Amino acid sequence: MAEASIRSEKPKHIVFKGEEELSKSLAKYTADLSEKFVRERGAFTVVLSGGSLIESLRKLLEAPFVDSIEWARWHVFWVDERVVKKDHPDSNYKLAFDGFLSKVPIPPGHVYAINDALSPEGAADDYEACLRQLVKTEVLELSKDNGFPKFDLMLLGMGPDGHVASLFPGHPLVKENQRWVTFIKDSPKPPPQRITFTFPVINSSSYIAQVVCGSNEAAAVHNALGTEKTSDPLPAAMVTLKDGELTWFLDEAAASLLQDKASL
Ligand SMILES: O=C(O)[C@H](O)[C@@H](O)[C@H](O)[C@H](O)COP(=O)(O)O
Repeated sequence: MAEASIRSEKPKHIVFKGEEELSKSLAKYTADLSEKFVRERGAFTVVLSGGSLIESLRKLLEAPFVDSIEWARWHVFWVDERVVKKDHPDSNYKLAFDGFLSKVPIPPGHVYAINDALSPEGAADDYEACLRQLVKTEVLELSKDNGFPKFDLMLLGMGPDGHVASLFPGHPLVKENQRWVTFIKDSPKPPPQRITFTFPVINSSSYIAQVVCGSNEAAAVHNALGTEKTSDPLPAAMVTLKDGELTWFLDEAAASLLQDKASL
């Protein structure tokens, strides 16, 4: 098992007056990265979360982005998914489909949803096999550093307890360092059964936007953006890119306990 990696300096964070300003900036950030990766390698691999993130992507559905983005080049994944049917109200796929994916022309074959007929173990294996196949077809790149898949952009949320994906504080899964995709059956946030990317995959990304709004998350933001060394960091503090760029997108409420909280 890997030691928890602890960053030595504060990651970049941007504070917005409100969620509206944040969502406009997040749309431009995502559209610019889409343009860059499509130009450089003809594809853009984007990883979504559940929760409030999907609502914060709504500006991508508006001009100028909706018409300028090359949606046909997008490949969409989930950093974590609840093990429920795809039409269940708890499904992260359903959340993203209803609020975002159904409104843009991404080819259905480029949207990599969980196999909802399988157990958590089976669904995690199946998702990992899907990723390995996409490496073979060169949709997905591997990190030259560690051989884990390297996604172009991960759009992450964070819970009030500092969890990211379905990697929860104090849970052994935060130390998983072999698997690409694993499962959890005792998630403290319901529903209990989920699959999730592991930290080596998250931390191999080219870009991560860590998107957090609201005062419920302020204490965890303060904790995660601190540089104090601790033997038991919050999962959000374990998101750290050696060969990539991590940016926290915060609204004023989420940033309220930070000293450096000048907003845009
Ligand atoms: O399945 C899930 O629960 C989500 O994928 C989860 O990982 C989410 O990103 C965080 O819990 C933050 O959720 P909020 O943005 O709603 O706080």
